[in-house]
Amino acid sequence: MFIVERPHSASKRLLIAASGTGGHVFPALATAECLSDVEIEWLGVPDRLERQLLGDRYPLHFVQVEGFQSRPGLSTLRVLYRLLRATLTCRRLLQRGQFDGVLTTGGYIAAPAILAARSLDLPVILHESNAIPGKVSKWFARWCDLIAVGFPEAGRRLTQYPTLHLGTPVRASFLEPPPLDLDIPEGVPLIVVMGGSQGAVAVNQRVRQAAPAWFDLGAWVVHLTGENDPDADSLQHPQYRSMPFYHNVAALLQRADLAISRAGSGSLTELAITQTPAILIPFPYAAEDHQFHNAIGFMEAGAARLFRQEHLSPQQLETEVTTLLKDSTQLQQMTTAMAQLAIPDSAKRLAEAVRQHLDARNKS
Ligand SMILES: CC(=O)N[C@H]1[C@@H](OP(=O)(O)OP(=O)(O)OC[C@H]2O[C@@H](n3ccc(=O)[nH]c3=O)[C@H](O)[C@@H]2O)O[C@H](CO)[C@@H](O)[C@@H]1O
Repeated sequence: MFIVERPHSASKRLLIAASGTGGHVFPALATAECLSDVEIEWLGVPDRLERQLLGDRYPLHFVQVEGFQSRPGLSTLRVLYRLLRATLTCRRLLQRGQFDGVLTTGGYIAAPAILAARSLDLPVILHESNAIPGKVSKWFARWCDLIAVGFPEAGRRLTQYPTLHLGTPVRASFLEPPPLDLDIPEGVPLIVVMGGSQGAVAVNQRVRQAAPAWFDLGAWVVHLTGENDPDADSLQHPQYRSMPFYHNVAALLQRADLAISRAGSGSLTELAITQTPAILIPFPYAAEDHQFHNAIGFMEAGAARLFRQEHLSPQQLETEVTTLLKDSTQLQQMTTAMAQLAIPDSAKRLAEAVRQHLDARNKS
């Protein structure tokens, strides 16, 4: 077998397995940004978001994996077969590339990466960003050297494993946001609508119905609609900007007075870092209702209002936002509460933990 020749003093090599959504890829990317002394390559799944989000920053390898359906059947056999094949591919990749360890942010891609690394006795660090750990995290945690958790609740659900509450890494731009390249006048109240990395059609519909009342109060709305909303262009107003995806969310949230958002772990973490009060509408079909559980801590801290999508009419959303826009004391209290939930150096801390495990391997 061909193996990369490597001088003894060369830098460490890390394989990052992170795929599928912004919520999985961005924290890994943020951690990678803090590991400039480590050679990084990426493991993903064909046709998922990582191709677009990574650009050509890291060599990207692919394996075919998919999730288990809740009912066992023929598809379970196919999933197991693909998992086995992906594990073997990943094992070969780790061996040929002489990697020193693996970092994964969970999801389907984590399974072959963890199994392959374990079979070669390489250290594996898993980052679990949700309050309720995903299936793969729960099943494969036993083979990880460290499980870094974004929310303390996840740590309480994985007590039998070595967990560390480090928060969820955010991209460096969130710590020093670049200027906002959108024509929003200074001083006007700004509402940002964000449905996770893929948008949220049900939230979009409610927002479009409710927004005219907010415009009447002088507010502007920036609406990140996602790619899948057929009516994304149906609302036109001088105080309204909509786009499927925006790369400078850091500057946008920094400028926003209020966000209306799903409750993915990435968005919540960024709302805390940018101290943006929020109305949270968790994705109702998230596995084990994890978005609702992610959001509970934010509601209890007084940083956000939390609504079940099925109980939130456009009229109610309109009233909630209008009331908040008129109550600057309340918004200020929510801003302060958001700030207290932030862990701004999470990426650095996770990078340091990764580095320690890579170093420990070479010493042992
Ligand atoms: C629908 C679903 O199951 N989503 C899950 C998915 O995250 P999903 O990607 O849906 O949502 P997250 O809130 O975790 O992350 C969204 C990320 O996309 C970025 N963004 C969004 C819109 C945009 O225009 N530009 C942009 O950069 C946000 O800044 C954020 O960094 O994985 C997360 C981590 O396991 C989970 O918590 C979410 O529940």
